[in-house]
Amino acid sequence: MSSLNGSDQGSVKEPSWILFVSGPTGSGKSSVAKFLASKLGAHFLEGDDLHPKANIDKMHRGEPLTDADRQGWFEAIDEQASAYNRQQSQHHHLIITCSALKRAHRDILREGCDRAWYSLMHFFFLDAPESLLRQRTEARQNHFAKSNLVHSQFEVLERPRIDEYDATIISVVPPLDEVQAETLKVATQLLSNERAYK
Ligand SMILES: Nc1ncnc2c1ncn2[C@@H]1O[C@H](COP(=O)(O)OP(=O)(O)O)[C@@H](O)[C@H]1O
Ligand SMILES: O=C(O)[C@H](O)[C@@H](O)[C@H](O)[C@H](O)COP(=O)(O)O
Repeated sequence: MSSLNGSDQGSVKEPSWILFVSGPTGSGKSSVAKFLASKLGAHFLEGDDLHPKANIDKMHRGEPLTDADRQGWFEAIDEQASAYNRQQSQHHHLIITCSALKRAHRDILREGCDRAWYSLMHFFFLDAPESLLRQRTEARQNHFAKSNLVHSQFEVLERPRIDEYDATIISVVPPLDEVQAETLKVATQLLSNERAYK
């Protein structure tokens, strides 16, 4: 991604970055992303809030989404991310939750962030065995996504591979506070490296 960053009018803006917290349902995306946003002074966007109602209804029934279902969701995320970087707000760093289960999903998000001129984008992919996420989603209260979605998500899951330089896999087997601390450590390192190149 380019290190240049400009508004539509061509004026120079401070570099802005975007972090995606990704992974299957129940992997801890919301818990980790909110923590990162509070520690890093970034804006938090809950990707689940951008689903069309039909998707929410479908997941509530325990039916997996297809890529066609996800298309409108990715477009809404892309639109929000682009709009956010056009704003001249003081804090224009963004942290978004989005499952981004497949390489093709991450590529769609990458293209959007490139077009929006984010100076840095990164994926944190939260990973754990299917059985553990099944337990955690069974224990979770008041969430539209039911635990029977976990298996279907693991069936299509494509973990980031070695050539996806902008992705870090984080094991979420340890307790939440350890996962949050580990993710913050990696994010802080990443952002300080970026500043060093400016
Ligand atoms: N590392 C962890 N250890 C134990 N429980 C966790 C951990 N991460 C998340 N949880 C719990 O698992 C459930 C799912 O977390 P959540 O953040 O809602 O996941 P997601 O946003 O990926 O669906 C919540 O009840 C949360 O408190
Ligand atoms: O098929 C998908 O890409 C996922 O189902 C994705 O839509 C997300 O996982 C849901 O929004 C469930 O919400 P949580 O991941 O927050 O449980």
